[in-house]
Amino acid sequence: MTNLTLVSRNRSFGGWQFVYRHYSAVLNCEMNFGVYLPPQAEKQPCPTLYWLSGLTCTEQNFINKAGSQQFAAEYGLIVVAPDTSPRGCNIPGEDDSWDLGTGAGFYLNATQMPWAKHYRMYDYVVSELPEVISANFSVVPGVQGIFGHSMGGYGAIAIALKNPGMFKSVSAFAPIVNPCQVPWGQKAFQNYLGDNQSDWLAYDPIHLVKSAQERLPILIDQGDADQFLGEQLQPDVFAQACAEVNYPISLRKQAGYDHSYYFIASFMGDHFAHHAAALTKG
Ligand SMILES: N[C@@H](CCC(=O)N[C@@H](CSC=O)C(=O)NCC(=O)O)C(=O)O
Repeated sequence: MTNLTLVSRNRSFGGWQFVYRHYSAVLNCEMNFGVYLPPQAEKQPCPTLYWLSGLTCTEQNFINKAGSQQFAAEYGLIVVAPDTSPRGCNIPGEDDSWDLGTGAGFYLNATQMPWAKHYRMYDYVVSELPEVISANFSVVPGVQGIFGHSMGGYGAIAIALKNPGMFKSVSAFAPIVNPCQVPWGQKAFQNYLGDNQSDWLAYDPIHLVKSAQERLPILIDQGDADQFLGEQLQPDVFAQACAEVNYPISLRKQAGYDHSYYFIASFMGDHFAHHAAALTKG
């Protein structure tokens, strides 16, 4: 185990839920991540599924609330859940609001001061973390999926669209799929990327899907009682953009569900089935 410090480990569904800490050279700080190893990992390499959490989360929200371990054990998937931002970097204003700075890294590479030295969650998720995982755990090389919630659902979709061939499956719960037009996205992009809105398009799923290089089917679950649906999420706008370019998307509206992990846990099994169909076939 190179360069990883064990924070916690708990037996779960015949496997182990671990939390590790490591120094991230990309983010210039210490980072935690959760990694669940299913029982199958004791005998053979397993595919990997990356989870990206939403605003205000650490690695703990997902591993404690989503109920993922039972499905990871059923399908034999390693599940990796990073933190959502650098922490404790002494950046002015990093803790001033819950939707910018700490807990709100937005899975992009910031170009603006004072964020640019640390806020590079895109490179962390796309490059550094997968290298750490493959160096320390027995993964099937190149067989990985990605999913997430809200800010993390946006991150999963944007990262999959920007990296054709890297993932075999993608899905999201209540993703922020129209970030250039909604307050959460505009605040993050303006602060991290600057005032030039053409620079924002590099992370905009609506823009990215129009030039997508592959047709990886996207599963999205969205609660119709989600308090953020109209103002911050706008999945119908993304579905329309997908329809215009014949991009395969399954947008499921779930009656009565809100934005919480009660919603996420309710459909976690469906998302694992979606990913396992692509990651464990053959
Ligand atoms: N503090 C906010 C609500 C913050 C919130 O709902 N965060 C979501 C993600 S929102 C989009 O990225 C979340 O996952 N929270 C963690 C949890 O365990 O529920 C407010 O007061 O409105």
